[in-house]
Amino acid sequence: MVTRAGAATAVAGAVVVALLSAALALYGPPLDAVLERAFSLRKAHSIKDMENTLQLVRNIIPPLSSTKHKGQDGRIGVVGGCQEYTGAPYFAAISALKVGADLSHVFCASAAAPVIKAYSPELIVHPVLDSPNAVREVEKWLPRLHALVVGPGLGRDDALLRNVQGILEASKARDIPVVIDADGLWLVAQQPALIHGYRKAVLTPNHMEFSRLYDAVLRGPMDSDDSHGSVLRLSQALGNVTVVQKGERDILSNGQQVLVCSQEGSSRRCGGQGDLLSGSLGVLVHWALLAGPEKTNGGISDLKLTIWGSEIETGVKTRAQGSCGPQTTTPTSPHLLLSPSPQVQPSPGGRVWRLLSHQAVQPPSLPEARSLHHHLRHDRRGGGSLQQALRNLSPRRPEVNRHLGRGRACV
Ligand SMILES: NC(=O)C1=CN([C@@H]2O[C@H](COP(=O)(O)OP(=O)(O)OC[C@H]3O[C@@H](n4cnc5c(N)ncnc54)[C@H](OP(=O)(O)O)[C@@H]3O)[C@@H](O)[C@H]2O)[C@@H](O)CC1
Ligand SMILES: Nc1ncnc2c1ncn2[C@@H]1O[C@H](COP(=O)(O)OP(=O)(O)OP(=O)(O)O)[C@@H](O)[C@H]1O
Ligand SMILES: [Mg+2]
Repeated sequence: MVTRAGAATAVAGAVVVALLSAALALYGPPLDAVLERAFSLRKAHSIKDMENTLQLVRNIIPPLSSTKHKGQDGRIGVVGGCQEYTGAPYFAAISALKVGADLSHVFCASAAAPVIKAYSPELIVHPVLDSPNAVREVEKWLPRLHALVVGPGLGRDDALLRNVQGILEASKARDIPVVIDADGLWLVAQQPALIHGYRKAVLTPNHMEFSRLYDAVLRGPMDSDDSHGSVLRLSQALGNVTVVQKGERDILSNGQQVLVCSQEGSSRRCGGQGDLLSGSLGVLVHWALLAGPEKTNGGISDLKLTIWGSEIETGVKTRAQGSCGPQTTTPTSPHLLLSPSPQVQPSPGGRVWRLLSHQAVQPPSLPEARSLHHHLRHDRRGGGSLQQALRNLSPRRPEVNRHLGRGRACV
């Protein structure tokens, strides 16, 4: 059971809250108000928008069933955690569980292990990252993992970074999707070849990490007047890996297309919000790849669009191309951001719902979140039991309602 304090800090529930609030909005007018208040949207999304959007997300959420066994719906590994930083790997790993993974592992330095273990019994913590056989120790687990999140709280110790380099090599050899964040990006800036062309890599730099990476890879400062082009160019220079530049507007590119998410999130700028994102993304990337294009009307990009919630900018003015126009290319290989499938035309300027809200709100405790998540997965028709589940929850957790109403962070 996640302690109250743990739940308070582990605001990964924001993703569950975001998913549920969107779902709630589909189930009847009284809930619109909750949604509108909760996410302080400049304009309430049309129910239709969200229905389409949410349906795409629902399509990738693996249905709960009594025939499944433990771990089948997601086993995520977080590589990070050192003497200084123990919170970041915790935030990332607990986010993966709250979004819906079955198991969450943390591979960290020995000094960080007892601390992270103390945060939550839910996490399987391996104190191996600073051991001489670190790569072999982690490699033993790779066949059991569906995705890795590399970097939260990693720090910049050379020996650790060398071990992580070996872990990334071993993960690529097994075609495991990797989300690379924080000091994992420090490593990539030192050795871009490490992930060059690996289409199952998603990089999630913040403002600072992006400019460092851009400088290291493109040998020069980024053009702050052309943020879309900068993200596109960095992705192309890294062999079309998916790059997500986090910021007031999240800008995503796979080197062919640029997506922008300007949906309002939490106005707090506290430590850990990027960690929540990377952990959540670890699960969702696995589910998206598992679901495949047939579950997302033919294009994973629609799904990425959905998961991330963004509007497609139909053209990107870049120096290289000197033009602005729809970037429609036939996807050459399965990678995370496919161009929109022909039958699903992007609605220029049409905003789709960001389900990965960064609202740090007091989430329900883990079991409660799980049961709510259960309803989301099961409740494909009416929201009755989902609403009931939420109502059951809120009297015990008035703060959930309050924060839903205010969309405020409480970290
Ligand atoms: N509880 C834990 O264990 C946590 C651990 N964490 C771990 O910490 C490690 C380092 O991560 P990080 O993000 O603190 O360092 P980094 O990104 O190099 O920034 C350094 C400097 O860049 C600047 N700067 C940053 N953003 C900016 C912006 N938007 N716009 C402009 N400037 C900006 C800013 O400089 P300043 O404001 O001081 O001028 C900042 O001081 C990493 O492993 C991570 O996982 C964190 O996840 C948090 C929770
Ligand atoms: N200036 C901003 N205004 C609004 N939202 C922002 C802003 N900056 C970042 N965000 C949102 O917060 C999320 C986390 O971004 P942030 O820059 O805090 O990551 P980070 O620095 O890696 O966090 P962490 O402290 O976990 O390492 C982003 O996905 C983005 O949507
Ligand atoms: Mg970060």
